[in-house]
Amino acid sequence: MDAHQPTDPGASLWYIGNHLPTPDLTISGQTLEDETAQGYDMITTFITNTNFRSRINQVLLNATAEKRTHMRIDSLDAEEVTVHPGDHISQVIGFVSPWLEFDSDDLLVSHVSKQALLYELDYAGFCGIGNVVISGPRKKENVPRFAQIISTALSANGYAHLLILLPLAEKPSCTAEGDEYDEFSAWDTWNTIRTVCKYNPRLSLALQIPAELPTLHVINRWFAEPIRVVLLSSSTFSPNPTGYPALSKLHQALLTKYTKQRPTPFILLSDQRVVVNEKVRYEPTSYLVYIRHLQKNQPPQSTVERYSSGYQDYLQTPLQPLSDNLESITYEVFEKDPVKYDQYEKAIKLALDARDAASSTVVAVVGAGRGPLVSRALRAAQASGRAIMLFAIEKNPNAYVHLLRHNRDTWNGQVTVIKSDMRSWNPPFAVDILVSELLGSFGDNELSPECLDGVQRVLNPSGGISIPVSYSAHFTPIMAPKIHADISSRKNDSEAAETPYVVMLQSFEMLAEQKYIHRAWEFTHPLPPNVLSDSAALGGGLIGLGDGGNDHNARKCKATFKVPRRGVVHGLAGYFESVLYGDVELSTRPDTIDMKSKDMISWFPIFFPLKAPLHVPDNCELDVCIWRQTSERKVWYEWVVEAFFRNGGQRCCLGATDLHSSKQNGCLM
Ligand SMILES: C[S@@+](CC[C@H](N)C(=O)[O-])C[C@H]1O[C@@H](n2cnc3c(N)ncnc32)[C@H](O)[C@@H]1O
Repeated sequence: MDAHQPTDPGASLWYIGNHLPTPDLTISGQTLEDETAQGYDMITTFITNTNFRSRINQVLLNATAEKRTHMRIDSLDAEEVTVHPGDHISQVIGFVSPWLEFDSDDLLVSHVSKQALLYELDYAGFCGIGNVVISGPRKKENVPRFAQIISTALSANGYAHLLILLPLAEKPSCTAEGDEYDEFSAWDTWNTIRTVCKYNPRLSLALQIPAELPTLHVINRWFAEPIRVVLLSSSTFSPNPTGYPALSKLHQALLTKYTKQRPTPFILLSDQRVVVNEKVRYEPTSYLVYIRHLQKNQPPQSTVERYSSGYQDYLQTPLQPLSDNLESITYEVFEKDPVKYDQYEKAIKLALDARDAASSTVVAVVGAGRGPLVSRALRAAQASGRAIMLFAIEKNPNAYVHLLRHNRDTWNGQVTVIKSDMRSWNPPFAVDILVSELLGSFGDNELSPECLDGVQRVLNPSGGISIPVSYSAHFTPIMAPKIHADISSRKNDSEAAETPYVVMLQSFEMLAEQKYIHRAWEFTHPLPPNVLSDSAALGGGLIGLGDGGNDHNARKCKATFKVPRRGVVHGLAGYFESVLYGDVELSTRPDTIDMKSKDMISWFPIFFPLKAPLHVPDNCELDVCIWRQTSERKVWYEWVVEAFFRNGGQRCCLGATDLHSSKQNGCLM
């Protein structure tokens, strides 16, 4: 069970700006007021005007040969800027002069342009502009140089987000002579820039949406990336039957999806005065009116979206309810998900229905928390018309107090509440149905196997059952650059890149063909007694509480994933499935959750990071090995990823990661 806590801003926040590419317009509080009066939230501006451009041109014209690489230019003066600090600044998006060719092959041009760029960024930072857009590289060959200058700019400027303006997909006509068109080439450019800039969290994207959309693979690829601005020019719109501008269904779906990202990208409308399609009826705000109309008519959020709002891509350390005592607020969060409890109630009822109606059934909820499964067991008993003797076992002394009060006030004393570690509980009767919910985002990562092994000796040897009957762990390699950037920024935490995280994955892409997810391993309960070590089975020395081996709970898995399109592996996404009883199941796998436990929100996925991202080419294979390691006192995971390509019949290794090990996890004491 995860500890996430929802905070729900709920409504979809769209900030729409007017992108006026007029270099000589000076932005003031009044300009912004005029824009907001029309219905815009933001305004854009170039940071400098044509005076600055004229000066730079003059410098370049007058430069002598010997000054080509060490020429210094003066900083900005008052007549060269279009923007000044003020209350309006938080609603301003800055644009670096698009004529600056700092990635030029001409050394003088690039040297002077780089200085000009740094002056513009420095001044934008001084004014308090939080987002500055920089046009992407002009030529493919210059991408590394462009990236190197952006990296310098990021270190020189400590505040603003730098947004690289790139097209969602380059047009086939932009391909250099002799080169084949490649639909991922714009993404390749971005990938190089952010890799050179070491995933700096202040580096994001301004994505220009074209009129003609590329394949779904390309569109989906960008969902994984940190888009901060979406640019829609008038040419992206076409006239609706009344002649007003509208977006195609595909564009609408794309906008809906991009605006679900957190933070929500700003939408900038540009070239609205350019008549690109004579059939479109031009009115100054007709594009804005249309986008506002779309905003109002967004589909309502799903249960999962509502619940996870604010938690997208937010990393949390998995709970360890065995070694830590949870707080009431954490239990309260669990209890908000009716689906999980409904499934448990169904499973308990099914198990009771299968029992002899004439005799009483001993039911124990082990790890009862604040008691929701106890309430569901009572309801299931009533619904099935079976008499039960009910025990609630909890080792958290504070939750125990809560259970006692609950028993007095709501359960009419029907429950025997015991404060004990389940592994050392000695009941007066053999238990027929043992109910537990000790599942983590990877199934076994909250040490359910060890706890249930320790308590299974209380089960009736003839026909005693465990709910859940079984659970399995599942994983798939993913590209998740935002999460990688977050983990890489945790410089003071040497374990950060080897810790599994619970995270509501949003900006990510499954790299495997057809989003294949591999089932790694399974645990079933109760175990045949001969599998447990003698002492554990007899209750003399319990796993984690002294003797009792735990080798039987070690697992390993090796899986091969076919990866059709190039990308970067940042880690593994992990999920679980569980059979509670009969056909009643739980699942967090995106491909089976709707069938098995629709709208269940109790668990976010788990993420096993890679310390260094692994770049992979088109049509490669990834071998992933993952181990559940055990000792008498601890449980932890280890994982390795290897990339291969096929050369004829040969499988050639492209590279492998280090062995990753989540050493600090899973204390059994
Ligand atoms: C994930 S919570 C589930 C709580 C509750 N059953 C629910 O569904 O809301 C797991 C509970 O098991 C308890 N627990 C974990 N290991 C235990 C153990 N070995 N013995 C007794 N209780 C344990 C924890 O304190 C926690 O209250």
